[in-house]
Parts: sequence; C-alpha cells; structure tokens
Amino acid sequence: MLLTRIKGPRDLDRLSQEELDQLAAEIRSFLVDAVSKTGGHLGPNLGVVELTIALHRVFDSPKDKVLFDTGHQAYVHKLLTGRQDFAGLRSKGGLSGYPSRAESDHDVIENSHASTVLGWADGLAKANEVLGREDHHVAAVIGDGALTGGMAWEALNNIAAAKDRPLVIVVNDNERSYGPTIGGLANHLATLRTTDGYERFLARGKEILERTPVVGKPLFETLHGAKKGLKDFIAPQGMFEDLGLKYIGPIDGHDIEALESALQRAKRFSGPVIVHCLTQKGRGYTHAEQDEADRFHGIGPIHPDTGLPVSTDAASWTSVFADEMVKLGKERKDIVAITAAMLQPVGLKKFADAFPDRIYDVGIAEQHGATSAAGLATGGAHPVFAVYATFLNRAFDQVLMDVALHKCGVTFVLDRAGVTGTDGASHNGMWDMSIMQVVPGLRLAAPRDAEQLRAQLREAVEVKDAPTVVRYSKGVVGPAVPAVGRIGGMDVLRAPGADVTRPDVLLVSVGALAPMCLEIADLLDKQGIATTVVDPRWVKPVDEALAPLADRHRVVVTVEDNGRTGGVGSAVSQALRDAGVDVPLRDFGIPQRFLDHASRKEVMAEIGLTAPDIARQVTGLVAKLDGRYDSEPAAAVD
Ligand SMILES: Cc1ncc(C[n+]2csc(CCOP(=O)(O)OP(=O)(O)O)c2C)c(N)n1
Ligand SMILES: CC(=O)[C@@H](O)[C@H](O)COP(=O)(O)O
Ligand SMILES: [Mg+2]
Repeated sequence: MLLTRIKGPRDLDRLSQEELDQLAAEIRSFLVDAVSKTGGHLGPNLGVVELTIALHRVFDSPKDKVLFDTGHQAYVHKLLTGRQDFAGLRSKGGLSGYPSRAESDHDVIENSHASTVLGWADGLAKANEVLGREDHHVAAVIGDGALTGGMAWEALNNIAAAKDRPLVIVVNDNERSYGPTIGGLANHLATLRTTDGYERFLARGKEILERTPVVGKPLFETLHGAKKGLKDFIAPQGMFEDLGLKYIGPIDGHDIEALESALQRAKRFSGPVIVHCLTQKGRGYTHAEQDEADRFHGIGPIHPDTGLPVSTDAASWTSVFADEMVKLGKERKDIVAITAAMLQPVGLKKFADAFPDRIYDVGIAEQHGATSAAGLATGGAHPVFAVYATFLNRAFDQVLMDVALHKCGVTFVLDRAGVTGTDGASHNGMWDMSIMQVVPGLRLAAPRDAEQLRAQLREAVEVKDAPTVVRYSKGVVGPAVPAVGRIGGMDVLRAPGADVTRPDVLLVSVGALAPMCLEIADLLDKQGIATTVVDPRWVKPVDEALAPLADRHRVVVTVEDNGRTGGVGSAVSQALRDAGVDVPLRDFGIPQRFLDHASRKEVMAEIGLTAPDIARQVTGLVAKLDGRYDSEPAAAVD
C-alpha cells in the first residue's frame, strides 16, 4: 500500500507517475470504504484525488498555503498530510469533516461557509508580499458552485487589480453544487470547457513549431504573442482574462501530469493566475457517478456495494415542510420559492417539480436571494426562501435593510436551526434567534412539532408587510406535543393543578425542545415544584400575555436551541423588565462559543442542554428562593 507510506506531502515527491496513479486508486478505495462507514462528503472528495495529489507535489505545504473553499473536499488533503485514521470522521474526538487548525498546520480555513477562499487567499498573498516572503506561495481551490457566491467576486476584483502579486486560483469545475451549477458563470465555464482544444492546439502547435528549423520558434513566439487573437479565434475570450487574470486551462482534473504541468506554470507566474480544472464529482465510484440528485455530495452511512443508505430516517422536519409547500403552492399562485443551490437539502424539490416556473435557484448567493425576495414581494409575489439557518447569517443586512426596512412580506424557512453537531462550529444554527431579534417588524416562529410547522408556515405566508421566519432543527421531526390550553398567542403544554395559586416555575419552551421541557417539568414535579409549561409559538415579538403570566409565578425559565446571547431568553427578560415584572429569570441555551464537532446528542449533553441538567439547576434556584439553599448550582458558562 503506497498510501500508508505517505506521512506528509514531501513523501509524494519520490513517486513515479505509475505510483502516483496507483496512489490515486488507493485513495479512492480508501474514501469509499471509510466514508461508507461514517458518512460524509464522499462525492466532492472522490472528485479531487488527482488534483490534491498534484497540489501537494507542486506546492510545499505548510510553507505554501493550500486552501480549500467550504472545506468539505479536504479529505484527500488530510490523507496526504498525516491524517489517515478516518474511523472517527465527523465524530466526537475524531477527525473534523473540514480543515482544522487544531489537527494540522497544513490546515488554514475552518469555516464551512462557501465562497470565502479567495478572500483568504488575497489576504495571505498580501501578507507574503508585505512581509517579503517571495518564496511563499498561495494556492486556493474554489468549486464552480462556490464561485457563484458574491464574496468570490469581491475577492476576484481585488486580486485582479494586483497584477504583480502571485496567487494561484484553482477552479475545481465539476459542473455541480449539489445539483448542476446555475447561472451565467456556469454557462461561461461551460464555454471554456468546450474550448479545451485551445490548450491542446497551443501545446501541439508549440511541439510542431519548435521542431521546425529556423522559422519555427520565432513563428511560435509570434503566434503565442498574438494569443489573445488566437484564443479569440479558437476559444471565446474568457471573462477571467477580461478581468486581467491569466487563465490556464481547461485542464483534465484527473490527469496528474497535466495538472502538475499547469500548476508549475501557474506557480512560476508573477501575478494572479487561474487554473481551470475539469473534474468529475463522485469519480471512480459508480453509485456516486450515477447519483443524479447530487453525486453523493453528502451521505450518511451506506452499504458500499449498493450505495444504499444503511438506515432510512423517519419523517424529517424538512419533509414536513416539503409537503406543506406543495399544498400551499396549489392554494396560492403568488407563492414562489427560493433556494441557494440547495434545492433537495432544504426540501424544495417537490415544489420545483410541481411548479417549475415558481422556483428560483440563485446559486450559493444568499444575499442575492434575500434582496431578490424583497423585489419579488414588492412585485406582488410571496417568496419563501428556504435556507440553512447558519447560512442566513450572510444575508443579515439584506434581511434588515432590504426586506424589513421596506416591509416586504418574505418568509424565510430556516432548516438545520439549533445544534447540528457533526458539521462542526460553522454549521450549528445557533445564531438566527439572536441576530433576527434586532430586525424591526420581523416575526419569528419556532414550531414544536409537525402540526405546528404546518400551521406556523401558513401563518407566516399570510403576513404581507414584514419578514417572517420559521425555524426548525435538523433531522427527524419530534413527537406531536398537544396543547392543553392557550394564553394569548401561546400554547399551554402543561398547567399545574387548579389548587396551585402561584406555581413555582413558568417554563418557556422554544420550538423543538418542547418534549425536553415537559421532561424537565416532570423532574421538577418529583421535587414538589409546580411548573407551567408554555410554547410561545411566535418567539418574536414576545407575546403580550407572557409578562402578566410570569408575574403569577415565582421564577421564569426559558429553554432554547440558540445561542444565549441575544436569544429568546434575553428578549423575554427585556419584556419582563419593560412590563415592570420583577420575577427572577434563568435562560438556558447554547453557550456563546464555537462548538467542536460531535453528534447533536453529545453536544447537547456537553453544553448542559438536557432535562436533568436544567431540572437540577432550577431545583437549586427554587431552593434558594425558599431560603433552603444559599447558592444556586453553577449555571452553564459561555
Ligand atoms: C454560504 C453557504 N451556502 C451553502 C452552503 C452549502 N454547500 C456546501 S457545499 C455546497 C456546494 C458547493 O459546490 P462547489 O463549490 O462546486 O463544490 P463541490 O461540492 O462541487 O466540490 C453547498 C451549496 C455552504 N456551505 N455555504
Ligand atoms: C458542506 C456543506 O455545507 C453541506 O454539504 C452540509 O454539510 C450539509 O449539511 P447536512 O448534511 O445537514 O445537509
Ligand atoms: Mg462543484
């Protein structure tokens, strides 16, 4: 096995061409075997085996920086930089599914949000320049999907302006995000792809002319000098060159020799250069190659021989949303849907199939998605923008100053809200109920079960003069949690006996944590502590009935699957103060720090967001109020 002999990138240098091809084959079978067991981004990594080998042969990491956009395609990079134990991939204590500085000094970007790599590369190239590190190189890999993100073009604009600042940009063009990459850029890349004759024409022409005595070499130089004209003739003038970026390609992204040749040319170039590589997502694993949906972009554990999932999940929050959207689409012709290159993952495929003229895939362009939604709403449609909670962060200003300032009826449906776990710190949906709190007029719902998701989605699309947000967790939708009463707009999930005049605890349960909150109430009950459990349903604005209800209790407890800072607990606390209700409040949520990757259950336990942990703390609080205890147990610290 060659792979086990690779302890670091320099071990690649002594391999022959045949050995490199053998190594690529070994890596592919390693990836299929390992990721079948753990789940992960199999398709993207199968597509960059040769590219990553070539990068690490041409560049000298970690002195040179090899950067990956989004980072989901860095498994091969990990294998070549001393990390070959994939048994714990994406699990607690195991390898992260993305680059990780804690794992290796070969890793730089940990952020799994797309389209950032060129910004990083621009900065690192500037640092090399300003600190006089001429022999340090930067190579940044960006996918064709990530290239549809606005940040990438902000960076390209700056990079292209610095004609003497070396920087190698590798476009990993596999024609896909999840699905086929959309937009004018994708079409342009396709044009470049279909003119690969230019490079071959040039290479072949050079070979022939250099063999031609006397006139050959000068003629080649003339032709090469006239390259723009020649290229126009042979290949449509690339927009990259129009930007002032040297362009090399398209290159066969699975031919190590061709890749190394192109990367060496790029490395020698004294300014920014784009190496356009054509790759195949899922390459070498038939089930991935033939997966029309997303080429096994991100999979759970599978049977490697069939490619079929080991377990099929019960109904997910996403599937409930998917079905309700189709019903709404039939009832309301003004309802349209928006996705940012994630049609399937956010559950809009059924809607798209049913209403192909009312679905917009904007590419990985959440900011554009939000502002174009403001346009759609102003034009009379009601857009539903389905996006992962953490990715809406990027469109905060658009939600604030385009959608909300103009009182546009846009509904944002946030999937993967709360702790997601295995994708690491930048994927947890722990920010939305904090950052959306500051948006004037915005209304935010957190459904506790499938029935409430359907109901709150319908309530949201009825709002025509403000942004609405409906947010729910990753994975299987929880059990139905019936209401036993209603106070104001809030559902009462549990009420103490009528004989209890002033219950001890008002427990405000947010969204999918309702089952856990009922468990907390049961545990408190065993301590003789009477608890009222309410689900506000719409957590922003705070229900007007909440403060008077709180005033009839001894202590208020809020429990949310969001960061504590600026979350629902903070909003409720402010509402009580504004109402002059001076009842102690304890807010339980996600500590305001970046969370290491682990399963959702492990993360929730680690941060104390469990029924026993919370019940213990509330018991201590009530005991302190009773004077039976002079200090509460230490609360979860951020
Ligand atoms: C801001 C943001 N939006 C959406 C995603 C979800 N996402 C992860 S990878 C991916 C597709 C990336 O396509 P591409 O850059 O072409 O890389 P490939 O998977 O094809 O190698 C998307 C949409 C993300 N990580 N970040
Ligand atoms: C890399 C990326 O952002 C996505 O592929 C993400 O990993 C998908 O997450 P889910 O598996 O929760 O859909
Ligand atoms: Mg791609």
